Amino acid sequence: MIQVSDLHKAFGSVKAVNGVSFRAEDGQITGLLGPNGAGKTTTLRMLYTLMKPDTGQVLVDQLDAQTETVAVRRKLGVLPDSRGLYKRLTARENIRYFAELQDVPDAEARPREQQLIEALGMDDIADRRTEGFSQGQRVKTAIARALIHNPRNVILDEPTNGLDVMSTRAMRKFLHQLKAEGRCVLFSSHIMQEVALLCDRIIIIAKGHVVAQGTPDELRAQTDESNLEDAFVKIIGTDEGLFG
Ligand SMILES: Nc1ncnc2c1ncn2[C@@H]1O[C@H](COP(=O)(O)OP(=O)(O)OP(=O)(O)O)[C@@H](O)[C@H]1O
Repeated sequence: MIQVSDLHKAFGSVKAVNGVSFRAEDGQITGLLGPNGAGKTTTLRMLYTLMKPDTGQVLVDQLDAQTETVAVRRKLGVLPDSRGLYKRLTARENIRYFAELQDVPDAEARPREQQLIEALGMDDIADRRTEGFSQGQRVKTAIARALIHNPRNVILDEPTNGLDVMSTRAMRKFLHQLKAEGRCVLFSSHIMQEVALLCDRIIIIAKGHVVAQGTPDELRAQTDESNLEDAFVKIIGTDEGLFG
């Protein structure tokens, strides 16, 4: 479970994240939805300990990300916004390298590696060097690598960005599988339909603030709109940047 309390982060005069609080529960998919520049990536970077908040607290399975950083990293699988693969290594070697970094014994890592390769439909690319991989192939490799240590909590920054329809569908199915395994899945998107389709809970963020949060039904009720798309537009006050 991930709990975020009153996070703040400024870059000079830009208040990227300005008092963000929410919870992402185990066995649920939580979506962080907001237009470009809303503060999603900055929020996620603070959650996965890449960036220190100016103020506020992040707890991952009750561990404080600022004081128990290494333990928190072990509990997280992260797809960062820059996918950052080692291009001279094959997809499988990228995955194995992360298994080593996470101290996963070979006897555990090998079957898990195979499971992930199958679940993500990567058989045909597993033994190719990642240099020249398409967007979708890079995302799949980066996700497999992020999950090799079997983390309870999974954070994905715009996981379907740049994916075609088939790959997007496969990604949705994969996220549902992670949820069914009882994991806490938190992902960001600026695509309203994406979040509406996938999420149990939605956190809507705009200009560094959480402007609404709840289940799709709760958001509809809060805005008195029967259609989720209309509810989103009402909450954010504009539809700019919200549709894929
Ligand atoms: N390292 C940085 N230095 C300066 N400004 C930054 C930095 N990182 C983010 N910002 C600014 O903070 C704000 C929030 O950016 P962030 O990347 O978190 O938004 P986002 O919701 O992820 O947007 P997108 O959907 O476009 O990726 C933006 O105004 C951005 O320009």
